[in-house]
Amino acid sequence: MRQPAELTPVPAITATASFQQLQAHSTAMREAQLRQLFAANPQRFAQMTVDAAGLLLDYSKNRLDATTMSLLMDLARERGVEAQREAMFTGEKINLTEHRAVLHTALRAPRGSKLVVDGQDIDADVQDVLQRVKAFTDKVRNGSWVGYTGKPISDVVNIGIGGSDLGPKMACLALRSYANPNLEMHFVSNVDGHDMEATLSKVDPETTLFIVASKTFVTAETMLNANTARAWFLLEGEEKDLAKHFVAVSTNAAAIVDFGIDPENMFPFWDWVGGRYSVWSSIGLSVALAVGFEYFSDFLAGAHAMDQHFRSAPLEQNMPVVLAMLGFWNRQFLDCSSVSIAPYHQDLSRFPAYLQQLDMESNGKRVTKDGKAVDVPTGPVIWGECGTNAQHAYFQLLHQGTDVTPIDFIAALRATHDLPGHHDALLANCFAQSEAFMTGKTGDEVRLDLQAQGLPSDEIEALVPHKTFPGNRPSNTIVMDQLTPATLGALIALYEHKTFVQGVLWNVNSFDQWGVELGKVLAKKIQGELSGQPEPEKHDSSTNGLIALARAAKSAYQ
Ligand SMILES: O=P(O)(O)OC[C@H]1O[C@](O)(CO)[C@@H](O)[C@@H]1O
Repeated sequence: MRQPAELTPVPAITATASFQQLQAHSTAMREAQLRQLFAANPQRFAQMTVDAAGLLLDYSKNRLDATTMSLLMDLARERGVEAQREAMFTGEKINLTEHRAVLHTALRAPRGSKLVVDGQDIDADVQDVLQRVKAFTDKVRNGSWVGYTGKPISDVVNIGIGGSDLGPKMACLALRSYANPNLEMHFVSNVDGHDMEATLSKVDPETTLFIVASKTFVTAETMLNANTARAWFLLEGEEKDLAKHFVAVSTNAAAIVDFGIDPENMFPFWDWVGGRYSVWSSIGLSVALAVGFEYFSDFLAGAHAMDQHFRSAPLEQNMPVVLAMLGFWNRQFLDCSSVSIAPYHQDLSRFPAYLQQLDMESNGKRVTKDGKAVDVPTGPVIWGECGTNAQHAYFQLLHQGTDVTPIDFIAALRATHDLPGHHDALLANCFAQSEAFMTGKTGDEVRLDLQAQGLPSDEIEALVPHKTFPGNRPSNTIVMDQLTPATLGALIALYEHKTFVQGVLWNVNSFDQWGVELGKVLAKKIQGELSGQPEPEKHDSSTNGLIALARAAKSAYQ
């Protein structure tokens, strides 16, 4: 196989001097108790917080000390984080298996940023598409873009999946306080017809705009959903009316025309934008429609502020680098195989799902860029749910289960609603949880509580093990003043760059996703077998059995 020309050998991470020093240091730190670390150093909060782009990261409740941080920064330097970061920002083709540059940062750079890649004036192209997005969103929002019967648009349905759904859907929900209440946003992603059916039952073809969002414009789910929406529309409207109701966002202009969408209604982007990094491109059209172009620009500006910080701040004060190195420490040396995301903000309820794709599709890899097995564990499982709901669901396991799961708490200091009492209650819970995970509750403390309640000593001793909390469980807290378009942009960019830095440490390609391909190929084959023709091929006995069940169910009701 042809090796990409850009590939320079990178030593295994375990062979680096700073990794070995960290390993030695970790033996002592495994025994460290957060309670004692806080007691020994009253400056811990002041020393272990970083600020950037309207966000503050408090990482003091992690099982580490100043030496750990200094060794982690040595490792970041030894792995070439600074050089790789520059390679990304300047458009080098760091996505080696697809021979592509990785330039989502250029999508949020201000007008006039000079960057030419392969003869393409990136800034000119980005600004040109942004102007088209602005013109279109202005028309839809001010009612001058009308449907085929002359009525303004009341509903927008984004049809896309993965990066063409998760980012826009998460951002529309996160920014709902900034949105136009007369324009309802819907998202259909699943090939499961229940998803499309539920949405179509709520909208009217006369006033609905469909955005077919797909980088490749060949994704099976999106194409089936788009065709279904088109057929549904044509039950009322005519072919000539499609142009008023269907627009497309893609890098594949030819496929859009084949689908029958007017090229005038096409919003392009480029192969150097990865799907899971695409909310900043015209894939964010639904976000711009929901909140308007000015707020969309603020969203881009917030991300750009984080980009500038990431590109220029010394590693020790660099928020994405710090977050990445903490994650690496927990994964590598404290054996944490998952990270839980706990936004204490209901409007960020889709943020954990968004991060799942960003992080796990990027760093869920087991070979290095040069195809060798990685010699350490890579990307952890990312999961989570909003607080305080999560507290009443799975926090039990996080407090007292046998695995240690680091948590990222995310909170806004001020709400965007004015209901009395709620926000203090929310923040109190957020801060209380991180305190509880850190301090835990010792057997002696439990005993004292129970004695104060007057329980007999045999009952106390029976209860102590159940009511003891081990504590010493690491967490980060990320706070912002308010959830705004700008702080949301910064928050997403923070996690994008964190993911990038970890990919550099592990020397994996964070920008391809070959692991999703096998299932797609097999599904295509089985889909043919389910519909009756041809006869099922020989699979394993489980798959054969399941196919036979589905075929039998289908023929029983035909
Ligand atoms: O935007 P597209 O090309 O339809 O792809 C959707 C998603 O599918 C994936 O390729 C995975 O199958 C993601 O990386 C991507 O975000």
